[in-house]
Amino acid sequence: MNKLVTASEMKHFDSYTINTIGIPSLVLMERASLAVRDFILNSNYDLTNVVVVAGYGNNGGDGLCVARLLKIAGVHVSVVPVGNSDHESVEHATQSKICQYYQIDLNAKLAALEHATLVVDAIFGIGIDRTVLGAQATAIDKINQSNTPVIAVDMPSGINTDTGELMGTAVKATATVTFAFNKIGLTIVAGPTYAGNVTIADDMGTYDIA
Ligand SMILES: NC(=O)C1=CN([C@@H]2O[C@H](COP(=O)(O)OP(=O)(O)OC[C@H]3O[C@@H](n4cnc5c(N)ncnc54)[C@H](O)[C@@H]3O)[C@@H](O)[C@H]2O)[C@@H](O)CC1
Ligand SMILES: [K+]
Repeated sequence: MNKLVTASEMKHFDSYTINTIGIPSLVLMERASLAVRDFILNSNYDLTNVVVVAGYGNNGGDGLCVARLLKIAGVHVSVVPVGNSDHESVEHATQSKICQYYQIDLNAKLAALEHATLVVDAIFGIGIDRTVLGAQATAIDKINQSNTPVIAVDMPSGINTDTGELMGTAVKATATVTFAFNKIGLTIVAGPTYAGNVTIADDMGTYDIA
């Protein structure tokens, strides 16, 4: 059976890949995002109006990268930013700059969800470590009320990567594209219901983690 990992095991694996093997972080992000793009393009979703809801960490960086890849593929896409930009990751800042070149709207409002035909959830991935409150909780609730298919990037935002429990509230996804290894939290407690169909991109599940 393929290995299931915790958040800390996944972080260790990412850091080993980046710092010891030498694959740059942005290359991992591009590969992850290409997998999400391919999943979206190869499914039967209505792509008339895709709305990416993105945090300011690397899960949000994935979201911006997916937005750019979809725009290049001819899809109308906008990004609703959620959270505190003071906490922007380095990779997110890079993706943001690239998106500006492609004239992607990075400041859409939550109201954009009312007209979305597909939502990409990139608020939190494996970095979630506390109860979701405030703007992020509002965004998650609006996504769930939108009655629109939702693709979660890596984890449905709000699901604990290790326990599958809700961290207050969580995105109820139609499908989740997770990276390299399946996560324990996608397989137990609320995880399976909130993740929908899980795809493991760049599946490393039969390898031993160094
Ligand atoms: N180079 C890498 O490290 C890669 C990361 N990837 C993506 O990056 C994600 C992990 O990124 P991050 O570690 O930046 O974490 P996240 O983007 O999951 O979360 C961002 C930050 O939010 C904060 N936070 C946690 N819980 C919160 C809460 N309840 N309310 C408010 N803020 C909260 C934490 O400080 C956390 O670091 C993965 O799930 C994956 O999507 C992928 O792009 C593959 C490569
Ligand atoms: K997510």
